[in-house]
Amino acid sequence: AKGSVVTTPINSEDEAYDAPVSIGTPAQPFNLDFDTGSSDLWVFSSLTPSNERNGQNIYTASRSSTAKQLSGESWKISYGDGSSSSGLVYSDVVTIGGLTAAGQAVEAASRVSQSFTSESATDGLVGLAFSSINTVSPDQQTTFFDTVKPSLASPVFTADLKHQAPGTYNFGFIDKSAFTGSITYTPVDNSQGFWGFTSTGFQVGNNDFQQESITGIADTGTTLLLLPDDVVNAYYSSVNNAQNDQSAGGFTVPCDTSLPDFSFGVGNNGAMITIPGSLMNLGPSGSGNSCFGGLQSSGTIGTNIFGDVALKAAFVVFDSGSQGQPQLGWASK
Ligand SMILES: CC1CCN(C(=N)N)CC1
Ligand SMILES: CC1CCN(C(=N)N)CC1
Repeated sequence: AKGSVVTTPINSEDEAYDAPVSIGTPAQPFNLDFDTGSSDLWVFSSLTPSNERNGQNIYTASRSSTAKQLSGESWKISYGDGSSSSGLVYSDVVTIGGLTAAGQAVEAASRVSQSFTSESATDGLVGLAFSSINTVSPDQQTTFFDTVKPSLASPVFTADLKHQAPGTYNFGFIDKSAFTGSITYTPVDNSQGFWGFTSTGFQVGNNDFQQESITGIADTGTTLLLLPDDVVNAYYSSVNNAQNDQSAGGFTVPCDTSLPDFSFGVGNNGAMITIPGSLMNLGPSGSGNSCFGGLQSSGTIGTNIFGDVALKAAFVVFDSGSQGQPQLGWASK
């Protein structure tokens, strides 16, 4: 089996990307944030207090003839940005891009934090990291990808995110028309439950390539590219009037400045993914006439994060083991 679904930026800063998902019988429609940095599929629901909702679609299990509550099971998750949600668990039919997962764990929110409430465009998340970090307790559940994997032509999914335009998540196949050149694969370390890999280094504009092992995760659920301070300082020291503005929350640049490209190395064949300078400006910072940089410090997170700013420049293959061990494939487009 194969699946293909269109994913769309939720706002003019490409802060996150939603895709349509159907749950239940008859189908209940949702717009969910596909997140390769977490492993819970959760939705706003009839259990979510009305004062925590803001127009989101809600899942009502009692209206689905195929819904079954997983008795005694619950979930609770918190994200890198301090947001969180929790609730009860059902199994139900979930369809994404023509691909149906029967008996998928659907995590119904009985509470959500403020940043979810205020994000009216997003009805919840589809976690696409490894099932080893799914939060359902006492019986951990599988992600949508793991649930449908046995039916897939190949145990892979791909992410093709775009700047201010619809992109695509495909399941079970690689669309050769979606990228240029060849795909460079690199091993994944999934010991922490993420799509972890090590980049071989970086390049600012047309300067020399800086060889430096940068270990991080490929994360569609994070907006920014979050890298070590030495990399971030090397980039912004090449930009006139860039400044690390704590009131803006990080590095800002003059909005009218053309920015250098930023490239990062993948694999052991010298391949690089190049983020055009234009994608390194995320728009007004909210402080002065400065604009917020797409590259920021990974600081104290504990991992580097190749988020949407990086992924937008690539066609990315999340391969859970078509050749044995999990691997990430990177191609330009
Ligand atoms: C390491 C963190 C990365 C951001 N997260 C995420 N996309 N769900 C949370 C985990
Ligand atoms: C990975 C998730 C981080 C938290 N999010 C949020 N606050 N709206 C959504 C994505």
